[in-house]
Amino acid sequence: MTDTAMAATALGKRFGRRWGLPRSGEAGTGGGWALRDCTFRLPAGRVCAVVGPNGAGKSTLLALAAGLLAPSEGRVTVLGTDPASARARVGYVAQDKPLYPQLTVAETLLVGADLNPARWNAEAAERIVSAGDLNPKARIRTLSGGQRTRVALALALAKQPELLLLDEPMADLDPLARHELMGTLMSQAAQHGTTIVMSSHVVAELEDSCDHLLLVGGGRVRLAGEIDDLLAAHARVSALSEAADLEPHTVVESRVTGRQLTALLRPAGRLPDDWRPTRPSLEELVLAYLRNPQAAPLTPATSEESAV
Ligand SMILES: Nc1ncnc2c1ncn2[C@@H]1O[C@H](COP(=O)(O)OP(=O)(O)OP(=O)(O)O)[C@@H](O)[C@H]1O
Repeated sequence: MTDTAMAATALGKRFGRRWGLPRSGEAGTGGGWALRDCTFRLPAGRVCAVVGPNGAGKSTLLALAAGLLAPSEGRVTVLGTDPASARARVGYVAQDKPLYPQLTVAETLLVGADLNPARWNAEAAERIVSAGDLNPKARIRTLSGGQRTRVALALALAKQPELLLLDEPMADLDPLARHELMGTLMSQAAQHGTTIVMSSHVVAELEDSCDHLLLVGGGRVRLAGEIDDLLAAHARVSALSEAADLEPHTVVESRVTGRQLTALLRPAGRLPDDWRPTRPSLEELVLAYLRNPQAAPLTPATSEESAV
């Protein structure tokens, strides 16, 4: 047992020159790097959101942790070992939810049971499938995108993994299904101490369910840490623009409207009371970093540097 579910050190993934060029205006560290120089540690038993713009490297990071891709540089460990050795203890649901289209729902669950004889929880799988009113005799190819997601999540959860890697699991679910399956995931995490790492674009939904955040942009980790710590490290301020000197604080975003200056910053010391500092919401924090790709990152690595 280790208290670290996942750790990356200077982790990088470069795709071939032909295919690895970033899409314009999106991610890209140049030269085909999908992910570069990522260092972070995710404690066990936490629910971690991986957020970032399209092409940021989220899927690449999850596939590296699942052992489906090999790093080009650096290292990732999961559950205290390398991803290939941890595979039986890890559940992974890829963005496109690959399943065998010719099999029925019931046959798909049987294959899951066959592949994971020691850990399979048939009752959990059936409960998730029947909560979606899926006919066990329906073939996978006849299911909607959201119904396939439900089957993929049933497979991943029934495996009773110690670490669950989910690539945009909620993207094609209706709001009720999203709510119900999010509840199932959270109770799995609470009851069994499962670590969940989940990429998502729906940041507003993550604040209540996630403890930890990784914000990836341009192939690099820009924010990493417990959500409470990250929120506490930032403030939203509002001040008269001529009176406000934002030095020496780290400004993530600032805007002047008339004589009023509003900003989201990382305070370096006490802020004047008349700036009316408030704690940002997770959505405000993430949006500010997404709108400002040049803002200085805040990760355990950068905290250590600034402490030196
Ligand atoms: N198999 C691949 N071959 C070549 N380039 C790839 C491959 N997979 C991803 N990339 C590139 O790596 C970068 C990161 O892609 P990735 O899919 O990890 O991003 P993402 O954050 O998951 O994006 P999205 O939110 O759109 O799903 C992109 O520039 C992408 O074009």
